[in-house]
Amino acid sequence: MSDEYLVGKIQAVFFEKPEDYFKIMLIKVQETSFTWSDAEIVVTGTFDELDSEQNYRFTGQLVEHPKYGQQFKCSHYQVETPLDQKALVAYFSSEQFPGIGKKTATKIVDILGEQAINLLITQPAAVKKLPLSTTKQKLLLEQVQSSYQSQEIILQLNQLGFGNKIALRIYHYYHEKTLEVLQTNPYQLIQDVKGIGFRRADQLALNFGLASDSPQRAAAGLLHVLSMLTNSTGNTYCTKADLFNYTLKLLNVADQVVTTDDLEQALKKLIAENEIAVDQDCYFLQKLYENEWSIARQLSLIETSFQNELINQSRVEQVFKQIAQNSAITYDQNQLLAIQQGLTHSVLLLTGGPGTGKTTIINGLVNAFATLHEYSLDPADYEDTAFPVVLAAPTGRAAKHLMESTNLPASTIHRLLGLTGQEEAEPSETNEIQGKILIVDEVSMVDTALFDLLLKAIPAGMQLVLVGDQDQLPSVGPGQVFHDLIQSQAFSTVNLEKIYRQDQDSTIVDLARQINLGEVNTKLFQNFADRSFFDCNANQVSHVLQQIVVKSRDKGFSLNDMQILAPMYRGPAGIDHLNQLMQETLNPLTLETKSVKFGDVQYRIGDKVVQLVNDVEKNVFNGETGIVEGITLAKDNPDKKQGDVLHLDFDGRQIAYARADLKNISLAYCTSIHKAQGSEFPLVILILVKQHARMLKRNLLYTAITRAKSKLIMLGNHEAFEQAVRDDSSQRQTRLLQRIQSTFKLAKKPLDQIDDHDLVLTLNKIQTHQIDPMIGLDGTTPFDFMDIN
Ligand SMILES: Nc1ncnc2c1ncn2[C@@H]1O[C@H](COP(=O)(O)OP(=O)(O)OP(=O)(O)O)[C@@H](O)[C@H]1O
Repeated sequence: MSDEYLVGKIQAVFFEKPEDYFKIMLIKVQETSFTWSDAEIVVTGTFDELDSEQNYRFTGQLVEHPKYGQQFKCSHYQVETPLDQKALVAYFSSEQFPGIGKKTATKIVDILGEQAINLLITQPAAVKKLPLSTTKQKLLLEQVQSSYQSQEIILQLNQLGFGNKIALRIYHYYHEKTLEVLQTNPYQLIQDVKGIGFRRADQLALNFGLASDSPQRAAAGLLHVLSMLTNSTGNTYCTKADLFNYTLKLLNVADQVVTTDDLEQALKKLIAENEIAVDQDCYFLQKLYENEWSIARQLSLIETSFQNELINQSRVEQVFKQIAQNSAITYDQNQLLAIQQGLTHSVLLLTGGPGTGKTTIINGLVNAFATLHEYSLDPADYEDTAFPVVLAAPTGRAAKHLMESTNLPASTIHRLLGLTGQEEAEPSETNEIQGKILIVDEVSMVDTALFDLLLKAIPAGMQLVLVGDQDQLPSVGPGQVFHDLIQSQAFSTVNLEKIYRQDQDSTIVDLARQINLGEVNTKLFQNFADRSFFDCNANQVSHVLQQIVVKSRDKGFSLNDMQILAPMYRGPAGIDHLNQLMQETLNPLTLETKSVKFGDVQYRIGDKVVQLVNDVEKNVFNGETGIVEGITLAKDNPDKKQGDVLHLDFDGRQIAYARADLKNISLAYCTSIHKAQGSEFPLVILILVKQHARMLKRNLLYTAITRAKSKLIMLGNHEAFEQAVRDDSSQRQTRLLQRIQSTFKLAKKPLDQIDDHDLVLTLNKIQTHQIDPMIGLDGTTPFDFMDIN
């Protein structure tokens, strides 16, 4: 059957499924190749964002829908090119071309003729004939090209299997060079276009007939493996043996086409092109390598730019005594030390387990800092100037906790830096932070890349206090920044050890301490008033868990009060299965239940959900949990573009999630331990079974149980819990410690004691990355120390 077409404008979008671009639209008919007597027609298919002002030509078939009658099923579409003089004038004077009125549009058509559009695409220089400013000429060309030239290329990308969204991204990156890049080096797409991974690019390359042992393929394989390894292990580098082994496995699926020699050649080139950095047997993605050096350098700059001599030491003593005397709390020695060091040092690292007083000390320090410098702590006094105390945390929940416990403004690190968390590429610069002291809580969750960005945003002279629990899980992204900073011994560090708990009967903190010491004994499995253990295997977990949650609910624990935690997603004791089970148990489907299906999940009113990414616009951040309070189905929604809408409650904030937003949430009856970092719950139910073996590490167990504020229920195998207590092998491989040590060693040495070897070694590492090596050595150049001949 040959294709039919119709031309028309969009009247309404009845339904859309943004995840695969599917739309059902009502089109006002202008012209058809088939018999059609109505003024409108329903068109279905996959479409990108369409312009309601624009005429489109839809190509496809007229089909009979069993329920809705005749519809047009569109296979491809394009902007309808205006061909006669009148239509062309209307086109050039439309809203698409701001600043061009009817008069100018007529001139354009007079000069370029009825082939104006074609001419502008095929011979862009023709634009110079027009009596327009260069800016307007440029705008006109861009608009015409993006409307017409792009269609042709996008159509070809569609035929290669790319969805419209990715096809548009590819086109917007390469423009008219798109097809050339695809044919000569499709691997380039991996780096340039978000959403294209090695497998997709490799498939394209093979389709275009590129050799399996081509240098581009070897290079792309190495970069892919290095990125996968660092992201999956959390290490910032890997060894050459690992890099080569995994890359050979990736590239030689069927035959042994790629050799170690090929990889050696490709690696050499990647190092020369600054894609991979090497230090002894450590191979880094260039970005991470630079992040580590940059962190060391920024910290050194913070240290050297801090003018300690401006702090009046006797006044510090005075304030200090005043704070100690007037406080409702009698601070212990370590706590007092933390406040004192926070006042007088450029950088303070404050670590401690749950209940050791970290929040208390943040409060004490903020007050002491304000008293010492005579700052008001009323934000209303700072209409024209920046508030001196900047509080931040990596998650929304931790930021909220900070705000509530200090009664001062606090934000996520992303918001502080003006990031959305969904940037296409990692930004190299951000907003500069304004203020006098920056206090960051839950620092163990901050990864190498984000920490580097944060430090780059700190102005000279600002003091920095980093607060966290060094025994918790490290960040999701590569690195273990807080751990490395503490290990470096380059900064003033206070470890709060004494536990203060209002509830004297709590045994959870004792348990955390026991786990941290690696003690495995029967106490782990004993039952106490605030914790209990249920011995069961993976297949028994569902049954036991159902009983526990029902009892807990009957005892008054709300969905927000109790949180089930597990380390992995798959299997009978995995997060996915437990979420389904808990939904059936705690929020079963009834005849009246409204629900919205998205992927494998049928969301219902009353469900507990978790946000999966940072969304600055909605002010909801990765890891925040909410409850579905209402549902507006698409058929009842006057705004057809939104489709179904879920109304979520995040701790008292009501936020609407249209269909397009649902990819950013999932059920949250059970979440991963990583997702729960930075949050605490009255009741934690923790599941560890032997099948989770790969994940069972001490810091994972420690992080999980310290999420419990008052009650802890553990279920699973004894062996699984014991393995977790014993396995302290979770240390990540990074070079941040060495970077800090060598940078600081150089900065602190008196000039006459710096030997060439030291300097050359450090400079070699730093110089290549435009990092100023003259930390603390103002007025001198590296060459002053080098005997260059
Ligand atoms: N020196 C002290 N004397 C008496 N009580 C204290 C002292 N320090 C802290 N506390 C109390 O101990 C409890 C826990 O303190 P805080 O919340 O500051 O600890 P934290 O380390 O931030 O804990 P978490 O990580 O669990 O939030 C609070 O009720 C606090 O008032």
